[in-house]
Amino acid sequence: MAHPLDHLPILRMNGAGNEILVLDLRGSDHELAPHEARAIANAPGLRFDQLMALHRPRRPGDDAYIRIYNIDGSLSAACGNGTRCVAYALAREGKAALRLETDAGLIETRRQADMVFTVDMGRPRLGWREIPLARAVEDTREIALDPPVAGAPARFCAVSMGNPHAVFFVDDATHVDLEALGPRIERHPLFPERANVSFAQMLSRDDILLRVWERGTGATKACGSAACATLVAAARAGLGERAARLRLPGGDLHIEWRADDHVLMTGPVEFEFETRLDPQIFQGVVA
Ligand SMILES: N[C@@H](CCC[C@H](N)C(=O)O)C(=O)O
Repeated sequence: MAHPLDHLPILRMNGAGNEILVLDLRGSDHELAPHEARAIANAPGLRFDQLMALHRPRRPGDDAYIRIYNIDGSLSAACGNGTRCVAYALAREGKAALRLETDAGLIETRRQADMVFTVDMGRPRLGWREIPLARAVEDTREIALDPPVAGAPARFCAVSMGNPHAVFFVDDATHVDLEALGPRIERHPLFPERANVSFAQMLSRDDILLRVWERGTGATKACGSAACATLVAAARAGLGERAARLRLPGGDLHIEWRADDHVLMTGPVEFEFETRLDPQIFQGVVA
């Protein structure tokens, strides 16, 4: 039997090394289920960090509504690198500036150069309920990781960019054991919706080395929303400026926390290939 996703167009891209699929669902009313996202991730050549499902706009004036999936099928309300890839996909249709609806609100993008895009990621959310944390915390700039995780710094800063981030400032981000600490902090009882986990090393006040363990995906070469959260955390903690270069394993992002409270992320995208979903992907796939 035919599946509603059979033969739909899909772009394989990366944003600073973050592996992204852009699935065009604008011609369909189908909403991707978590098990279908996982089936696509298992298809040859289609493994992704995030899948950006592009839907027809639901409000006048918007260009699209996007839903964002991690490799485990879970949904996120924000994905900075994936949003730049969506901006590229729609730039091919002649749109240099976009209004995109996400589950975290309106996101605007602008093309800066052929393969460089800026995303207005909106305002950071800094209250414990918005992040969310499991218990009341007066000052989200410095939170005790309680109960402690062996090998992890004792304190972190929490920021939501539409998705939850825990940022740890360390002296040496390169040698942090991400595979050991990441999953334990991601699922720490302090985070009722789990968390993206960042280890940041201040190289100077406007130059930050960053490694990220992503909720629902694992270690990635770059995470745009984590870069934004880290810049905000550094500025709030008095460690850094409101504009900085964030160095990630897959490339650099430039982040600015503007006076109007919006966080702007600028970075590169790469187009890898375009294909259509093979009907075999969904044969025998069950929820
Ligand atoms: N890679 C993304 C973040 C994707 C979502 C994240 N894993 C979550 O579940 O919150 C980015 O570039 O922001």
